[in-house]
Amino acid sequence: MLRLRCLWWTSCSSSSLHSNRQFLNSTIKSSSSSSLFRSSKMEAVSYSTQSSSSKKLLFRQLFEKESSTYTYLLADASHPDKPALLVDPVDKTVDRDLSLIKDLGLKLIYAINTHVHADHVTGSGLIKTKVPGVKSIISKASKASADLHVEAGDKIQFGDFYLEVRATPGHTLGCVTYITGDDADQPQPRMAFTGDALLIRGCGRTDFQGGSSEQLYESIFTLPKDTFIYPAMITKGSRKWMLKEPFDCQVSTVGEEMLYNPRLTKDEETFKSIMENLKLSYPKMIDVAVPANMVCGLQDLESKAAA
Ligand SMILES: N[C@@H](CCC(=O)N[C@@H](CSS)C(=O)NCC(=O)O)C(=O)O
Repeated sequence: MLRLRCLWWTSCSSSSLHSNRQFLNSTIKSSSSSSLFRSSKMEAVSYSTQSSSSKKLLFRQLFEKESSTYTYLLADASHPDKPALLVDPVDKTVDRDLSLIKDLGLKLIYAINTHVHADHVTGSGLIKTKVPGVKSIISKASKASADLHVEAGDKIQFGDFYLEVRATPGHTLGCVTYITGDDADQPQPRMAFTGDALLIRGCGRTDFQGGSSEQLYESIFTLPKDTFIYPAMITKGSRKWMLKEPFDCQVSTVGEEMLYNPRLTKDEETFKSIMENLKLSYPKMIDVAVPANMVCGLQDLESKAAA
């Protein structure tokens, strides 16, 4: 079951979702059948899509200040079980995330990681101790342990929606991007959870954990252009137009990044040279985070759960 190319939690229905949303330069325009709302209390920005057939994707962008990490909550809110997943949860904000999930009446089924993060500890281990039955997910290529390992082409089903796995290595070994499905009954435009591979006006560094500038450049350019990107972290490049962090929804498209990202508008050789000369400091948490994330946050859990 675990090695199925499609991870089925619940059966699919043939109902279709027709989003009436219009997307222009990463702006979400509300229409009568969709809504955009913000909750500063939860440090989240959210929207949902709803069609005449009442299929509804629930979405939240949640922020963790210390590591500047974004966690994403997705759920099939129109499914009777309201199955939900978290992409890149952080250990420090697990209680907030679970409280939101409880308030919304969702059933968390997956805690998904885009890669072995170096700047924070994943929340997937802690979530597993608090919500029995939740499965942690990471790529097989990351060589980290988890309940489920995914590879390019795999599909992660939650209700009538799914995420497709794309290999986007280069920031670290085994980085993947999770993209919503491209079938007619899936949200349009597609949404990509890029981890640290493709950031808004930036990209992940490539100087440790099996990083490769060449691989990163090539893998980013495989992503479909009209897809929204939701990165795992905020960068200097995208901070500059936030009104008041962290409450502005941070989103771009692959195509917009091809046009305006100061690293990706360059040819591959120039890109490699930029990446070699970033002169970034060693991440403060790396010596704690990487070993913990190699076991998907399943270290030291008794003390954390009791805290
Ligand atoms: N200050 C942070 C580390 C910042 C950093 O290096 N971020 C990484 C992703 S987490 S390893 C990165 O790829 N940055 C890209 C960039 O261009 O900044 C800390 O000490 O935690």
